[in-house]
Amino acid sequence: MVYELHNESDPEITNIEMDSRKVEKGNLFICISGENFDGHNYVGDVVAKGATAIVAERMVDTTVPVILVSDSRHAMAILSDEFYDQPTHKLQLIGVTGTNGKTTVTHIMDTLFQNQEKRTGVIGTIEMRINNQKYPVANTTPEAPFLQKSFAKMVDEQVDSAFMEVSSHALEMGRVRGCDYDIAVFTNLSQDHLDYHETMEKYLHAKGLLFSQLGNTYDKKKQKLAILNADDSATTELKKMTAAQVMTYGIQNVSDIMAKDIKISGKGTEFKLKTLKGMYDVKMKLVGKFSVYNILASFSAGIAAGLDEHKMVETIEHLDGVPGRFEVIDEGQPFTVIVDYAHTPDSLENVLTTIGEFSEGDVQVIVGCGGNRDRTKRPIMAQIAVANSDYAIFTSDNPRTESPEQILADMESGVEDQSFTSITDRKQAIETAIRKAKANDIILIAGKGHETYQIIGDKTFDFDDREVARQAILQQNHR
Ligand SMILES: CC(=O)N[C@H]1[C@@H](OP(=O)(O)OP(=O)(O)OC[C@H]2O[C@@H](n3ccc(=O)[nH]c3=O)[C@H](O)[C@@H]2O)O[C@H](CO)[C@@H](O)[C@@H]1O[C@H](C)C(=O)N[C@@H](C)C(=O)N[C@H](CCC(=O)O)C(=O)O
Ligand SMILES: Nc1ncnc2c1ncn2[C@@H]1O[C@H](COP(=O)(O)OP(=O)(O)OP(=O)(O)O)[C@@H](O)[C@H]1O
Ligand SMILES: N[C@H](CCC[C@H](N)C(=O)O)C(=O)O
Ligand SMILES: [Mg+2]
Repeated sequence: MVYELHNESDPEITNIEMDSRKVEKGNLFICISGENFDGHNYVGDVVAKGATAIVAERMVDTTVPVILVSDSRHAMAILSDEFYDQPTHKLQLIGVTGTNGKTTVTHIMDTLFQNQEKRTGVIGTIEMRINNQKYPVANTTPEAPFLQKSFAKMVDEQVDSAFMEVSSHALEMGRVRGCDYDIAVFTNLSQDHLDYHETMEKYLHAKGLLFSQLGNTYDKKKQKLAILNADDSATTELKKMTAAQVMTYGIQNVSDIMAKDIKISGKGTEFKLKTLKGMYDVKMKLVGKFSVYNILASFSAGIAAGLDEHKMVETIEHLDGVPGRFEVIDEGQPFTVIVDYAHTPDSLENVLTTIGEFSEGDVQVIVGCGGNRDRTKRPIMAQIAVANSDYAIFTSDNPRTESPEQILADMESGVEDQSFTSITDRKQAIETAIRKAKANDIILIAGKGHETYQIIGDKTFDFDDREVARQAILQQNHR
């Protein structure tokens, strides 16, 4: 990478930091010019705190060494990878991208690999885990300094395989540049994040970067592999973008790993799993066709990594769900309450269709849409909620700095009939649905899943759909 060095000297660097608020003595500070802040404005502050060198895109007034580059984020990814001695070359790295299912697939893989004596690491929406020890993360796919530091920790802790969610934002911003993926998995593509990517073509292009970054190697022992969903139309494009070998999975289209004869009930799913080696009868607690896709993606990665197929099938039979994904809240009440992280049109439709396949009573859905995110998905999600339920309550998700009422108005604009009500306060919305519920009804509380907070304005409040639902059930004595 081309750079220009000013104030030359050779200071010791203790860490790489991009946020002035976190700088400590001896750090290399990287100035990022973002949408809300410009890191170049904090150089005085960080040098006063002990930063010993600066990476910047324009000259800044300081006496410590300054490395001028044309793209700070690009430089940050390369420097982070080098600083931690290229940790991803020392473990098997599996990246998962797609609109829905990344968290679920990485968690399923983690269990499959651990049950075959592998030491594992996971990085994604819920947390980072290294051999089951949990650490908080700020983003689904963290920025390069945190990411590479985490991989270095995994290497220190003798992790064999790491599974990471790779978001389209991260790919577009180059957060994962330098990551040496062995396997890249694609779940699916449907509408989300058009506030950031603008069009579905650009969104697909961002996802495709994972597969072009996968590259190829002529070293047979290190063969790179793209695992693609044969039933998703984006796969045709992704195949063209990668030089790696391709393995496919699917239910409809002919693929390497297939599921057939799927039977879905409220208690779980049964299907036949066909691999190149054999056919297995699978019975699992996970519900819905989308869960079968998640199993196929995870199973394919297990095969690619040389796991035993019979043992994987056994593990799948005992798999519990992922927190906040189709999580059933059972306080002994005579109706079913499900908390799910569906926050895109496609995931909401999938979950509601799945519920529709086994519901005996009425289906109520409580749903909102996040603020400072894709506005165009709001009317679509509202329409899907109404079309696939007996009654819908629109409420706030994380409104962030947008007006909650405006978000609700955006949702309402997608619906013509009146089988919904809007209740801004999420707790009140959940309590209302639970009060209305009759025996055998199903209530779906969608959008926030595992989240234990709600962001309103610039404040974060404690809020957990699962707890709020539990309390509402107990208070209303529905037992
Ligand atoms: C669109 C997006 O992803 N933006 C991210 C991006 O923002 P940005 O480039 O505009 O940066 P900025 O906030 O203006 O700050 C610029 C620089 O000034 C620095 N700064 C800022 C303030 C200060 O006092 N001192 C200081 O040094 C910041 O650390 C940064 O280096 O870089 C920031 C620093 O890391 C992120 O906080 C911010 O994430 C925002 C908050 C966000 O909400 N991102 C979401 C959409 C996201 O990334 N989501 C994906 C997952 C989505 C999915 O799974 O579907 C994710 O991977 O999590
Ligand atoms: N394969 C799938 N296809 C469609 N919908 C799915 C699939 N898997 C899960 N879902 C739905 O999407 C929701 C989110 O699942 P998950 O958290 O695994 O996705 P994600 O891709 O990690 O999301 P995020 O982009 O927020 O990180 C689930 O609660 C479920 O409703
Ligand atoms: N990774 C997604 C999560 C959305 C979750 C939803 N609860 C919201 O806050 O919009 C995003 O950052 O868009
Ligand atoms: Mg996720």
